[in-house]
Amino acid sequence: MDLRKLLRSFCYAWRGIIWVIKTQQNMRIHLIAAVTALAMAAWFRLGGWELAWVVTAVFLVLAGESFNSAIEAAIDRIGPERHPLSGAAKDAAAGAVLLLALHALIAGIIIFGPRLAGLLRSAFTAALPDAHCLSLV
Ligand SMILES: Nc1ncnc2c1ncn2[C@@H]1O[C@H](COP(=O)(O)OP(=O)(O)OP(=O)(O)O)[C@@H](O)[C@H]1O
Repeated sequence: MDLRKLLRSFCYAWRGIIWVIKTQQNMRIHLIAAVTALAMAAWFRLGGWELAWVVTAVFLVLAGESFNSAIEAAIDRIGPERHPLSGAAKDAAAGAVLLLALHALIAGIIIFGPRLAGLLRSAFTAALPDAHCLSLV
């Protein structure tokens, strides 16, 4: 096994990730969302399948955005002229990221939704001791 070649491949991959972060605003937004989701996972002490779902959703979105940027760059490299197929390829790549982001949103709602609701409920009842009456309404 050529260890230097393997190391070089990691360097290229890392350089690619840095390039996407530097050039793509959407990637930076995804990164903020990813850090938030992982911080919430730590805060709620998620484990097992729930943690696996959150981590998977986060990395799928980041990888999807990276692929999207690669497709955009390759199409822009072909030339500045507009072509329906170039447009369709960019739209399809953007659509893939949207689908992955929707998946992450749905997973987030399923996993964090009940916990956030519980947190809000206890904060509400702590602030207003008689607030439990509202749940009877
Ligand atoms: N060469 C092209 N030929 C035809 N349509 C294109 C072409 N380039 C872009 N488009 C259309 O314009 C849309 C936006 O393209 P653009 O390259 O600006 O991507 P973007 O999502 O705004 O990303 P970024 O701002 O990072 O470049 C594409 O989704 C596509 O519909």
